[in-house]
Amino acid sequence: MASTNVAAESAKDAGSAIDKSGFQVSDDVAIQIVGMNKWFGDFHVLRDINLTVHKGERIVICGPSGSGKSTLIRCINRLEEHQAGQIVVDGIELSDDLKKIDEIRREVGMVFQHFNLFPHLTILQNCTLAPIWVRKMPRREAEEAAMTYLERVKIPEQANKYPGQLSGGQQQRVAIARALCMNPRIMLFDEPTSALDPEMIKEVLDVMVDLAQSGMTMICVTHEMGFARQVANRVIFMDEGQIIEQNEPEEFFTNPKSDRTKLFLSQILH
Ligand SMILES: Nc1ncnc2c1ncn2[C@@H]1O[C@H](COP(=O)(O)OP(=O)(O)OP(=O)(O)O)[C@@H](O)[C@H]1O
Repeated sequence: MASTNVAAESAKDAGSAIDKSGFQVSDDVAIQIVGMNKWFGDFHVLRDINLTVHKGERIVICGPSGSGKSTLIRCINRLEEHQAGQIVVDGIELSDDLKKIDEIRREVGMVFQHFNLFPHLTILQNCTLAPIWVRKMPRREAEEAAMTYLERVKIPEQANKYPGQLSGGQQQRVAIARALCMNPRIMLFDEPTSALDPEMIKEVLDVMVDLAQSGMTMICVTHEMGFARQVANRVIFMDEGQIIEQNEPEEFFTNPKSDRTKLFLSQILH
């Protein structure tokens, strides 16, 4: 990985912290990405990504299919590896260091399009698995915490059922509760509603709105532009592996600057 210290050179914030790598980030920054590039073989999937996410920000990423949205957020918790530039999450620079990757995964919760629940475990067991085995939390404590989060996503009565007995919307709410059980500082959502029947989308979005209102730092890849208008403080448009445009929602939707953004919005907004 390239080790140019662009951010350290450019960081001007008083009160900023320098992590072990010498990468300098302000205390109120949750994620800092500087000059990040990624390739799949010869395919240059992410091109010179620069992005600063402040604590408590709620960011929606949109863009055409294949533009690199999922790959970008998967790089943030190291499900994908970047090859150039720097990513700092909660003061930890992502590198090949497995200990750091573990740390990041504890700080960053992720919710996927296809729930990814373990079918042979109950809902409660799905929620307590990582807290018990990764966080080494006592079982009783993990179960109490899990029940609190299942209540928060309005599904405590399903705790002893198996995923296959739940609707898609219910399973996705469990997936959100499961991620929250690790007490993450940042939540990533990768098209959490796109595999759901229309009548189930709202119940999942309601949970995400509630989470946003609680002050959680969130990055959501979604085509739910109503959600973006309601809770995002910034909307990012990506195309062909680049961040083309970003702005606060009102300005983004009413006054897009780039022709590519205009075309995309004209296709998805009726
Ligand atoms: N593991 C992989 N190996 C090779 N190419 C990949 C891999 N994962 C993704 N890609 C390619 O990288 C590009 C970006 O994919 P990505 O899933 O990040 O896009 P996206 O914007 O999230 O798309 P969608 O909205 O359809 O989910 C696509 O062309 C995809 O085919």
